[in-house]
Amino acid sequence: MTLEIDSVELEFDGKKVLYGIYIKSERGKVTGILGRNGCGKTSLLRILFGDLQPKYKNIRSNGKCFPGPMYTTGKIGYLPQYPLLPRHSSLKYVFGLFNASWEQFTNLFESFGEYDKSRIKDLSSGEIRVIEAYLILMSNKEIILLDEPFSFIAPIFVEKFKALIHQVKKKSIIVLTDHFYNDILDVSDTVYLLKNGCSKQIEDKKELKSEGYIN
Ligand SMILES: Nc1ncnc2c1ncn2[C@@H]1O[C@H](COP(=O)(O)OP(=O)(O)OP(=O)(O)O)[C@@H](O)[C@H]1O
Repeated sequence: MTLEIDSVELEFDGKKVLYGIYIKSERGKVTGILGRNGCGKTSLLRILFGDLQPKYKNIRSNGKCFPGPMYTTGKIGYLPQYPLLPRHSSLKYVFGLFNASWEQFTNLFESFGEYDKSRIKDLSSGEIRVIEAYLILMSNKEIILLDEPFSFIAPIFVEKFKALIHQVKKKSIIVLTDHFYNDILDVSDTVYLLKNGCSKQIEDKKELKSEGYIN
C-alpha cells in the first residue's frame, strides 16, 4: 500500500506555505518529515488527514487519486499537536473508546498501572501525551499520522514508542514529524526535509547540515 501527495498549493493570507511537495509513503517503511518552525509540517499532515483544504493538492492511495477528505474513510489515524482526549473521562473509558487494551498498555508502560482508576485530568501533560500517542499508534488504521509524538515524552518512553513504531509499520503506513531529528532519523526509512515550501528527500545527517537545518 502506498500514499503519495504532490501538486500542493497552500497559502495563508497571501503567503505561500507549501507549493513544491512530493512525499511518498508506504507500508513497511516509516516516513519522517523534518523542517524548521513554521515550514508547514503540521499543515502537510492536516492536508493528508483532510481537515485542511489547500487551493490544490493531489493525494493518491495505491496510485489512485483520492480527492475527498481521507478521514471520511475511517482508515486514517491522526495524532495532532493539540490535546485530543476529554479531560474528565476516565482512562478506562478512553481505552474503550479506542478499542485498546489497558492491560497491554500497562504491561508495556508499567508506571501507568497506578492510574487504573484515574481520569485524564489527573495525569501530567506528558503522561497524557504518552496515552494519546499510544492510542493513535495502536488504532489499527491503514494510515497513521503522528505530529510530534516524541515531544514532551521522557526518553525511556520515546524508546518504547520507537519499538512500537517498528512493529506497527509492518501493517500500516506511518508518517511522522518531530523536532527531535535524531529520533526521526533513527525510526524513519525515508526522510523528507520541508524548506521554502518544498520537500526534499534526505539521505543522512550530513545533508541536513548542508541544507542548514542543523549546525
Ligand atoms: N490557520 C492558519 N491561519 C494562518 N496561518 C496559518 C494557519 N495555520 C498555519 N499557518 C501558518 O502556516 C505556516 C506553517 O504552519 P505549520 O503549523 O504547518 O508549521 P510547522 O512546520 O508545523 O511548525 P512548528 O514546527 O512550529 O509546529 C506558519 O507560518 C503558520 O503561521
